[in-house]
Amino acid sequence: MRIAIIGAGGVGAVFGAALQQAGAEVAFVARGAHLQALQTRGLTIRDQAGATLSTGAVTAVDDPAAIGPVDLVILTVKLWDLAAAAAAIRPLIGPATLVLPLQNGVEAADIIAAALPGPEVLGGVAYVSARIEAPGVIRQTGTMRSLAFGHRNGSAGETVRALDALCRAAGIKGGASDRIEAVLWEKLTFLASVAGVGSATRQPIGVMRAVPETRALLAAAFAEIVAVGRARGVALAADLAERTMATVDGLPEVTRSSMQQDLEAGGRLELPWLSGAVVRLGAAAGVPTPAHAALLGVLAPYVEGRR
Ligand SMILES: NC(=O)C1=CN([C@@H]2O[C@H](COP(=O)(O)OP(=O)(O)OC[C@H]3O[C@@H](n4cnc5c(N)ncnc54)[C@H](OP(=O)(O)O)[C@@H]3O)[C@@H](O)[C@H]2O)C=CC1
Ligand SMILES: CC(C)(CO)C(=O)C(=O)O
Repeated sequence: MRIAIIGAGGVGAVFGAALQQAGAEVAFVARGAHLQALQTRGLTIRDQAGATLSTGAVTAVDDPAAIGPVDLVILTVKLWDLAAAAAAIRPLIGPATLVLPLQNGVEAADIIAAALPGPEVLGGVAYVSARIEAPGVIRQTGTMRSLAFGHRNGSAGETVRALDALCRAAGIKGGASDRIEAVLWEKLTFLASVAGVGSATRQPIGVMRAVPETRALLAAAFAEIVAVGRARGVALAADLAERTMATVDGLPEVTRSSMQQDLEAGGRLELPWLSGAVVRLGAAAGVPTPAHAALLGVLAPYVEGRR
């Protein structure tokens, strides 16, 4: 399978390198010093178990036209770069090319479809904790590597099945899903809440879940997202908020979301597509979202980076 990965950061590099090792023909679209490092030295991925993967030279370009049509385009830029990146992938699109976004939130597919009408956009969810440590070097926290992807109407297709097989060969957990819309909302329930409460308190998950008042805020934040999703017709389990708290209780106490790490590093925040989306989509569905509105208000001053 020919795959183009747009944005070789934490998510794009970890999954792109794994898919390449499993036999896919992978080309990365990158920029700046990171692109130069990929072209000269390839990717080095260090995980917390002490394992280091060095890919050697990889195909990496700054212009998608240098790659030509592929079977699958995986978009792994941050949400603020997504519309521009999507508009630039036209040269990668052939008659059967599928596009797979792996951004957090539930709006990536719609952002891409608006920027690039035409190709079918799948739903996709990534579970990994990874960031660029230096040009060409990725640091993964923990060892979790899991993907969920599928046609948004729940159907199965040849490219999705082939990607599922590649994931299994690559040791990536998860795989094809016939309920990807619900999986996206399940992750939003966890992520927007943990990212919002963690960023507002500047505390890791171990503290958030142990302090009763903060735990209550987390529980309220989960419940709001479940209510918004269900009001929009997404098939979410009635006990999803409780199950999400059980997930939180099972995670290492030092866990922090990528948004909280971005905040602590003085970087931009994906807040508009996390708590921001919960408030926006809640208002459209007539569902009150006071917890996320408060998190949005507290964090909005930092959305463009350091203050
Ligand atoms: N990191 C994580 O652990 C997880 C992240 N996610 C989600 O995945 C998405 C990606 O996050 P993450 O991997 O952390 O992001 P990163 O910032 O690590 O990587 C994005 C990369 O894409 C590059 N980029 C942006 N636009 C373009 C473009 N037009 N052409 C080429 N390269 C481009 C960026 O370059 P530059 O630095 O120059 O901007 C950067 O190198 C986010 O939506 C995030 O929420 C989901 C699960 C886990
Ligand atoms: C929670 C985690 C690490 C799971 O993939 C994530 O998506 C994020 O922090 O953005």
